[in-house]
Amino acid sequence: MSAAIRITGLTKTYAQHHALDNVDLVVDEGSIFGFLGPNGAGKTTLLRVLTGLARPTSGVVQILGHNVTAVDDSIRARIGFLPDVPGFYDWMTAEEFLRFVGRLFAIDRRTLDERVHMLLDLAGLTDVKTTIGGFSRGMKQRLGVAQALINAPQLLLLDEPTSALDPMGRRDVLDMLTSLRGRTTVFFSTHILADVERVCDTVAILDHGRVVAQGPIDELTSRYAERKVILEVTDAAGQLGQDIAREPWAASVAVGPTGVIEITVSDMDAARRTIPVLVADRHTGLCRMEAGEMGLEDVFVSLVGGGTK
Ligand SMILES: Nc1ncnc2c1ncn2[C@@H]1O[C@H](COP(=O)(O)OP(=O)(O)OP(=O)(O)O)[C@@H](O)[C@H]1O
Repeated sequence: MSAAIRITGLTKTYAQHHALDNVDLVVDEGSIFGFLGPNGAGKTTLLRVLTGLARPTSGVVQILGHNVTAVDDSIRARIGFLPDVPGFYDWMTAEEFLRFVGRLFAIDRRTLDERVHMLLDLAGLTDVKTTIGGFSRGMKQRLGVAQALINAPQLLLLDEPTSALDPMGRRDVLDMLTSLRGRTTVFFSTHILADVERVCDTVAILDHGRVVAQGPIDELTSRYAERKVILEVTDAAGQLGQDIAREPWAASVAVGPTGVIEITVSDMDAARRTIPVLVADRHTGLCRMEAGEMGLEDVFVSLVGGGTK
């Protein structure tokens, strides 16, 4: 399978600060790829580099087989982009706006008629005749995705397309992205884990400008399966949970109502050696200590932290 995006050793530095630090990334053609990271991880910076709005400090970035620093209009015409805060002309209708964007791409009249019709349908805006100024956030975001598709791009880049939306709005935008599977490569940044789990086949996790993990979601969850411990004790689960949370290898600790403790760990070896000692120090009985099943959230928390301690 060929790569729609291939990034090797990408670093982007602002003053002394590495917004991106030696990033390697491969996005296969036809995939829906989620680029996941907490605030400030470098997601927008990467999308700015991919779209040519920022230049790499060092490294090689290829889009559709071409180096981004040498991308010309013929390559740009094969890429669609939705920025984190898209701009619209509030006095236009959705149809007028799509026609306006289409004319910027010099799309011929007949093709444009067909595309506008199809994209209004995809965005659920066919029967909406009001101007964009009166649109809800969700409607605007669906229109934003539609405008990014007006040139029938091979590669669609989106910066946090769902972050400002309510659950219904998120679902509608994610459904739009899902409908592109296999036809268009979709690469989007987000900090919402559930969105990635719902639509993506592949994910990269970014933290402080570095890619800390990437791969198919099921591969990641099994690769990091050794990162979760389920612990059951006879009593004092709350205090034991607090003791464990103070350990440097404990990424997150959750004590359930039945006293079962779920721990996401960054170092399983250290956890295995220390947990029995902490249990003994509390003079409590150990009923169960076993590896737990990992979801994407557990992988994310064990790699990035996440403030859940
Ligand atoms: N133009 C700039 N000048 C200086 N520093 C910048 C600039 N753009 C980004 N940064 C810094 O680079 C880091 C990464 O920022 P970026 O906006 O790419 O993160 P992000 O993952 O998109 O975050 P968020 O989810 O909050 O949008 C941050 O520490 C940010 O302050």
